[in-house]
Amino acid sequence: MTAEGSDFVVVANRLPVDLDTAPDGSRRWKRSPGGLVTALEPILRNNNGAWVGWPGVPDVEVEPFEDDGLELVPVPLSEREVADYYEGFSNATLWPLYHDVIVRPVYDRTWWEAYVEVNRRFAEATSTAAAQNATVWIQDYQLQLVPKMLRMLRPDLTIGFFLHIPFPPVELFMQMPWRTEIVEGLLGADLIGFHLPGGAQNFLYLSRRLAGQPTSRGNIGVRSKLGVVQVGFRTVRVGAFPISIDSGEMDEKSKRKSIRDRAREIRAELGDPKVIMLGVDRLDYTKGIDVRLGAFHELLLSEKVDPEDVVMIQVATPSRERVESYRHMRGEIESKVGRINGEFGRVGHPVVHYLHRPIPRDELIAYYVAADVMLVTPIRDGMNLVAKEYVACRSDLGGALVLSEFTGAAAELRQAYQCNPHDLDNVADAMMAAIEQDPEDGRRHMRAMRRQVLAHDVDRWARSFLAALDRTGEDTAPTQMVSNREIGQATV
Ligand SMILES: Nc1ncnc2c1ncn2[C@@H]1O[C@H](COP(=O)(O)OP(=O)(O)O)[C@@H](O)[C@H]1O
Ligand SMILES: O=P(O)(O)OC[C@H]1O[C@H](O[C@H]2O[C@H](CO)[C@@H](O)[C@H](O)[C@H]2O)[C@H](O)[C@@H](O)[C@@H]1O
Repeated sequence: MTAEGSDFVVVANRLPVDLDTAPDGSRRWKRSPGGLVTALEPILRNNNGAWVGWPGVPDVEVEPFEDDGLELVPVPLSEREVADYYEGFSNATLWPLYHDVIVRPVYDRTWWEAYVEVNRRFAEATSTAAAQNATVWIQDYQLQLVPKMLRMLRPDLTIGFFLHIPFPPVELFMQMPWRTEIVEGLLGADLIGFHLPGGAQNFLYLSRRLAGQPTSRGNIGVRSKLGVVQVGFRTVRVGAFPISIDSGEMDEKSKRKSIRDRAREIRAELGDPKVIMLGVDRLDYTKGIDVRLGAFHELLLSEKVDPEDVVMIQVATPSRERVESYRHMRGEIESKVGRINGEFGRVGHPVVHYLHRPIPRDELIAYYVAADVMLVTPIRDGMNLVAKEYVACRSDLGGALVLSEFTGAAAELRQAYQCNPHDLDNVADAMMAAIEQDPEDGRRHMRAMRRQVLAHDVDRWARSFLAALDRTGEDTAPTQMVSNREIGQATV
């Protein structure tokens, strides 16, 4: 960043580095390179870029610094703010509300006040970091008020916003006591991106209904046909940009001899079963880990699968562990694993292998290569990158993907064994179909899914969003607009 500021600024709840405390108490920055960093790093470097975010631990005041050519701007959060803004409003209010109210959202005024305060701090830090006429890209549900706050501070900026989780339908969103503030907060952006056209369409409707702004008619496309909200003289664009992974890199790594050898070793360690089923998730109630365990249990009870032939591995990263609903769910899942192993395991031969920790990237790729059936069964998920990672790792065209219809990925991976996670029989049937798939059919399905994932990688996602953002200044709103008055005041 120069003294005049950066020309391209990414704003996200977390920095791409976490402040890690070693056993001796010393602290160092640890890189957590997710897909987003990988995709944006070249753009950040080429554009004198900066990344604004929280360092991942409370009560840390650090000046902006450079890390491996990236300008990092830490936003401090106190212990109280982590509890109220991050664990509270972000993850016990917005997260369940936006994921179909799987657990009941908590609406707490103190949490909302912390959310407003922290969003203001992010807006101020971004305003300081951005050069005149810079482009700013704000990420996700933790920061929905930043677009409006930032526009008030810096009307010269071009502002994009991307929501990584689903945007709910009106019937659910109307629960939110601060619903108008959130819609108006987002409308501070020039372009608002969602994974799917459905989320974008929900947002258009709510902009009309809650902010009283006229919007375009007609359907929104994928990476095409943007919707429009007219906010006074400003035109806000709304679009669908499904995120992806660095598929080329995963494909390349999965072909390495060391990974292939490790995959064989994993199978041998499991006692050379006929079928390995795999689940890889953050330990989150949206992911439907209980659903796949329940379906597997039924298949074992009905003797459709033999515990001598089929094993399941569930790798679950600890997540948001201080939030009550997460604690509760962990207990339920672990007791279900214990029950299945108690009923069907033998000494030295459990049927479900459960790891409650993150695993290194190369090891994860070896698991994908080893797995005959990948289980992705969320009740609701914005995208689900795990499904795409599995497909990217199967250059051998082996394996089968069981995929919930309620993930964003289901819209692109049509050849998966899709299932309804609310219907246990349907999930069990999809698992059986995957276990028993004809190898030639399997190869055909995998080839088609790989074509999709390799052609649409995270770089294409970032470029398509930023190209659309770049064009926002060019044209005016279409004439075919619809206002709240025309649709009447619908009830929830
Ligand atoms: N136990 C684990 N060990 C290592 N990486 C994991 C683990 N669980 C999930 N991941 C990684 O985290 C990411 C999860 O992304 P996604 O499926 O979109 O869900 P979410 O972002 O909601 O957690 C993937 O890149 C996946 O490889
Ligand atoms: O930061 P955490 O609270 O530890 O949570 C991790 C991230 O989880 C969410 O991921 C979502 O984004 C993925 C990529 O777009 C998408 O595939 C997935 O369906 C979503 O659940 C969250 O949105 C991120 O902000 C969190 O950092």
